[in-house]
Amino acid sequence: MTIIDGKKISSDIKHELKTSVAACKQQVNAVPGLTVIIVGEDPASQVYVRNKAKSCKEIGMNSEVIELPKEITQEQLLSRIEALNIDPEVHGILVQQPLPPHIDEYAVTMAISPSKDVDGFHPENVGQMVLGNLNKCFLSCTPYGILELLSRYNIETRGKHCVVVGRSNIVGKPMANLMLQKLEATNCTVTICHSATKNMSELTRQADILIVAIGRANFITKDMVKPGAVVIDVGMNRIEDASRKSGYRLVGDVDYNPVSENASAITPVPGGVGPMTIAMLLKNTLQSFMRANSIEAL
Ligand SMILES: Nc1nc(=O)c2c([nH]1)NC[C@@H]1CN(c3ccc(C(=O)N[C@@H](CCC(=O)O)C(=O)O)cc3)C=[N+]21
Ligand SMILES: [Mg+2]
Repeated sequence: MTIIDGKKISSDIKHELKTSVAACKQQVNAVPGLTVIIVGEDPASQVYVRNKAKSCKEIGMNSEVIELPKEITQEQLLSRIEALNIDPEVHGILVQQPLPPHIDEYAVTMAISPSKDVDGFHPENVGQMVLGNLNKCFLSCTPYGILELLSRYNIETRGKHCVVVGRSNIVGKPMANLMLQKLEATNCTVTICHSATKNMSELTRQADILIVAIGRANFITKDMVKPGAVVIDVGMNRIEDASRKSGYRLVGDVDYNPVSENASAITPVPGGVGPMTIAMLLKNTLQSFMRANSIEAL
């Protein structure tokens, strides 16, 4: 049984990116810049945002975090985004979700220039991805990170049955679409399960590759997993744990210990998919910079 080490792979990717950023600097005397906007004071969001900024620094990219009060109007937020859209030093814009209820997340996504949408949430990027024009879009960071894990662990995907559990716009839908593209790390037969799916375990038990992003702690139990399956756990659920200093611990959507007895490979939580999301965000930001500066290769 292989534990898929997302922390290690993300660190490898960050080292590769650091070299690329230095090469960019050599070529055009500038480095990529990522701006993250956070609205309000959700503590979990602040941790992610700080991790993103720290990772940028590590690889020599510029990063800016804009913290806005939760009372900000949608109009004010959109005008901040418009300023970033035309700022030549900004190559990636990420507005941390969730946003307060009075702000329409769709309107925010639409306001970000597709060429700086390093989350890959804008319909132009989603559409190009679905069409298979992967060199013309930004891939959503979590699905992209999962492709990297599959590829760097040499997991065979061609013709395999991939079952995706979850249909969010951020993970499930793009993930399922990517897994059926004609790529080295994809080319699967794909099934999508969600909250209205009947007899879900009958379907998950057919998965050679099971990707779970449903947001419910320990949802996938051992009886739902075929022996030998590859299990990718996107879940990140905080559950109370009095024995921890923080008062909580992080668990995935997969009941890890029992399921790992069936799996041939599995991602842990934490240390699996999460760190890959950040690595791919940085990779997208570099990609944006290269397009903006007409750099073909490094
Ligand atoms: N516009 C937008 N884009 C996002 O990509 C986005 C977002 N909004 N809102 C919130 C979610 C969540 N997210 C995470 C990324 C990395 C970890 C991560 O690095 N997790 C580590 C450690 C986490 C911990 O210890 O708390 C791990 O799984 O090992 C977690 C969560 C990005 N998100
Ligand atoms: Mg993302």
